[in-house]
Amino acid sequence: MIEFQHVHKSYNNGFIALKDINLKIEQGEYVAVIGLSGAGKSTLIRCINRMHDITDGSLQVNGVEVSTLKGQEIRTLRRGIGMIFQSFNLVSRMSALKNVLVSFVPDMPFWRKALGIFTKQQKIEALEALDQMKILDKSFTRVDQLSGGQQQRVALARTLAQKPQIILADEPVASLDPVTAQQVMSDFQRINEELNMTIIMNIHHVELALEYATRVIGIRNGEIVYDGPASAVTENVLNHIYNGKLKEELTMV
Ligand SMILES: Nc1ncnc2c1ncn2[C@@H]1O[C@H](COP(=O)(O)OP(=O)(O)OP(=O)(O)O)[C@@H](O)[C@H]1O
Repeated sequence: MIEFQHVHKSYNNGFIALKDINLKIEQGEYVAVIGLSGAGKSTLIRCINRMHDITDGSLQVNGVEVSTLKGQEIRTLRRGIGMIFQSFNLVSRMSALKNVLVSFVPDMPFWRKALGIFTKQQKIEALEALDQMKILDKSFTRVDQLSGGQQQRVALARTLAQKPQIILADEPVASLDPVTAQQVMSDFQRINEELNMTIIMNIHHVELALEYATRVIGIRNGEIVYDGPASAVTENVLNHIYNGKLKEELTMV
């Protein structure tokens, strides 16, 4: 479970990005975080894996207080939390398989790291992750020769190979065409349902958020202004979250 209690976050320049955030997210939820650009969505999800530090309050992941972790403890936290980005963050000149194998590097002894030697078991697990993402046939293709949707699947396979309990996704479909975006959203849904992985996703495409996520968190000016089932989100709720500017927001995506 992820639990925020009275979490505040100010940046070094004094800007207050999160104000009194209180949240409980159970294992296996599929949560979409929506709101205007600059509302605080990225800040919220990046506090969970300590990419950002909170300024006040308590943030726990499976009972562990995240804000007080140090060094190796932060790396251990991050092993259990996969992160997916809009830009895929793959090594473009390497094959899909090698990109997935990269997820094992942090746990390898120095000499294996230095020589780039992966064990048979690691190779099997990497291929299984590619198979799970239905992209096994592209294992030996360089990722810069894959489509955006295929690259995002490789990124998801790399995250799955890490066997996390939680996946944070920061605008994972923002650079994809509408059809591919639907496919990637349903990939997340499959992972969520089949593996009971918690998915927390920032997303500008409101229709996709409502179609695929089960829970929606609406943020406005650093505050949670809606938290409930996707099925209960009405036009009034959206107007409240987007401060009446939903149409402007939609023309930007
Ligand atoms: N390093 C930083 N220093 C100061 N202010 C920051 C920093 N990073 C973000 N902010 C500010 O904090 C606010 C929230 O930013 P955040 O990136 O969380 O918003 P967002 O809702 O994810 O926006 P977008 O949808 O455009 O990605 C914004 O006003 C932003 O300008």
